[in-house]
Amino acid sequence: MDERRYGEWVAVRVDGHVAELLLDRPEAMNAISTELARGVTAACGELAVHGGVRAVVISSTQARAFCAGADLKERNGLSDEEFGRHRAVLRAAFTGVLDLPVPAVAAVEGFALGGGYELALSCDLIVADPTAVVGLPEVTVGVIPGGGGTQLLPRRVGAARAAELIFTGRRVAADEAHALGLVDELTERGGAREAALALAARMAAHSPIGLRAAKRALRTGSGLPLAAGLEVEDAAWRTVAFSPDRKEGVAAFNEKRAPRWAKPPIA
Ligand SMILES: CCCCCCCCCCCCC[C@H](O)CC(=O)SCCNC(=O)CCNC(=O)[C@H](O)C(C)(C)COP(=O)(O)OP(=O)(O)OC[C@H]1O[C@@H](n2cnc3c(N)ncnc32)[C@H](O)[C@@H]1OP(=O)(O)O
Repeated sequence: MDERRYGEWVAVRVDGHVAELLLDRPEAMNAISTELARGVTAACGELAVHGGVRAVVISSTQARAFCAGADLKERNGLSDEEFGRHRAVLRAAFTGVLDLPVPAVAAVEGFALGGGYELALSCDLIVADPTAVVGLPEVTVGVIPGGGGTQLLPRRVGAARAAELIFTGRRVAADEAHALGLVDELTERGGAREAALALAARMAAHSPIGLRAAKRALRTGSGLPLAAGLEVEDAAWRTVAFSPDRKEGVAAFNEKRAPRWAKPPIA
């Protein structure tokens, strides 16, 4: 396993075909400062073109919080002009997570609030333990969910539930979060990171070209009218159907062995 740091607050560990992006600013509950955002952007940029990585887990190095959202201390002293520049830096980070070309899983223990929950929403799946507390409290601090929450949350749980959570800014404990679909899996206490890594490893055992194409189809087709969505699927299907992976997958099945996938072409 190799580990690399991206600035002071972000690290990436790659173990086989699974990469773990660790938020490592425990003293501020991984609050998203300009510096932490720059680290996330740089890490996601490298993971996006790392041909050996087939799934990513985003986790925290401490159990009290996955991420407590935007850094309210740093923001407190920013001019409007500085705040605009700050947002551009954070936008690159959130977009970097959202646009990871492989399956991404958030491992949430403790607080995931505001931009912290929006980072988790930018992943494909969210695995939480019973200490998880999620929510979008932005209206309580004079802003709105600006990390994609007003768009990602309704797509996950529906417009009415998203409205209730955004307008009330309330925190949701793990059991209710799981029942509402705010998180996808609930583990035993302290088990979210291990479960997320195990889930990522299961996915990463499969066709790297197929995983990337399936994510493109899921993301690009989301919200489209069915006919247009099916065209998106067809285009994604073609990138796999005539690839080495399909040939290897069929051969492995017939030879009753595990597939030996090649590195995918990096777009
Ligand atoms: C997907 C593509 C989208 C494309 C567009 C993307 C654009 C991206 C730009 C937007 C980025 C997201 C913006 C987001 O929507 C806005 C926000 O996130 S606003 C902030 C929301 N978060 C909160 O309101 C939570 C604030 N924190 C708390 O309520 C509490 O700290 C807590 C988490 C409930 C924990 O409480 P306690 O257990 O009592 O612990 P403490 O409060 O003592 O905290 C410990 C320590 O951490 C510091 N800290 C905690 N949270 C923050 C924070 N958000 N910012 C800065 N520092 C924080 C706290 O001050 C303590 O430090 P100490 O004072 O002891 O030094």
